[in-house]
Amino acid sequence: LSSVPHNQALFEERHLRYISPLGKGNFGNVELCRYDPLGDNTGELVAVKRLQPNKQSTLDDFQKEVNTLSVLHCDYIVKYRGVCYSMGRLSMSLVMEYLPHGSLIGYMDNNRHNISTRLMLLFASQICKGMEYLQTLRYVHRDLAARNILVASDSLVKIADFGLTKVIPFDKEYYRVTHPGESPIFWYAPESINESIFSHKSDVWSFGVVLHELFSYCDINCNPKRLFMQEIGHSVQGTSISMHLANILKNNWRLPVPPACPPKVYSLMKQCWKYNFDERPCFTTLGNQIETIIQDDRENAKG
Ligand SMILES: CCCn1cc(-c2nc(Nc3ccc(C(=O)NC)cc3)nc3[nH]ccc23)cn1
Repeated sequence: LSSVPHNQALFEERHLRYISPLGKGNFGNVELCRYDPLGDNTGELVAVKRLQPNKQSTLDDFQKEVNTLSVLHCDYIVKYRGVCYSMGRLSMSLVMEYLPHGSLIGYMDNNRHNISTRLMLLFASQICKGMEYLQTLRYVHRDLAARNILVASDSLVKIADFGLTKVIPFDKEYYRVTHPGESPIFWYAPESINESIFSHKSDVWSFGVVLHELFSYCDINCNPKRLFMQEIGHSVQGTSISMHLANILKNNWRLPVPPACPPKVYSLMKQCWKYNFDERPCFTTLGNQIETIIQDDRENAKG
């Protein structure tokens, strides 16, 4: 590793020991490995994302994801560790810190009965801070969803999977994609569904959907896709789903308030889901509003 500049650790394939699967991301699967150059099981556990080259994803896309993650230094974003080349540089893997508690969805499902409103608000404020940091570098995530949030500890979550992340050009306030690919449309803002336009304000819309997932305990029975499809009607198929989705959003239908969700939190979601992107709050404002709700919640608890 000495020959490689510090910020780009090079992991040798032969010392990367596969242990188990961790999950699926954009463009590839993530595995738990132990990097064990001494061969005595004292090496550290790492999460390794293997590029799954298919029609959608190319090595070029993956290289962009690696480059993106390698410049992000934030407590609320999963840490980059380095890369591992195999098949002579024909294929590469992204090496990241291993987060032991896994995805937010699994965590909320398994700990449903001892997760307080306070903890959900703490997680929400951490995701908000991670997004605020991304915005300072002009990155739009484009795939902010509970499935892409990982749990580092009982009081810390991190944003993961930057496969769809793009940099907004300096002379514009949004990014236009040409190849929508398989899009997570139920997390998409109207302008993203209708015109493939992505901005910090479309990430704010998705953040509102993540708030909804959080306060629904990431319950599969009331996840955004299921709730939207109930409203649209399961008979609708294929490309017209996005047209129907765009219509109900235009007619001001929104995801219903989750059971036991505090009214102030639901009103935050509604702000994120303003049809016109310039009426949505920015992540800084959202972060401040969440801190205020936490403060009020703390005072009420004392009172
Ligand atoms: C975000 C979508 C792609 N993705 C990334 C990861 C990932 N997982 C984990 N830890 C993890 C995962 C699952 C479980 C588990 O118990 N499952 C039943 C326990 C620990 N650490 C990670 N560091 C960087 C990425 C990453 C998983 N999927």
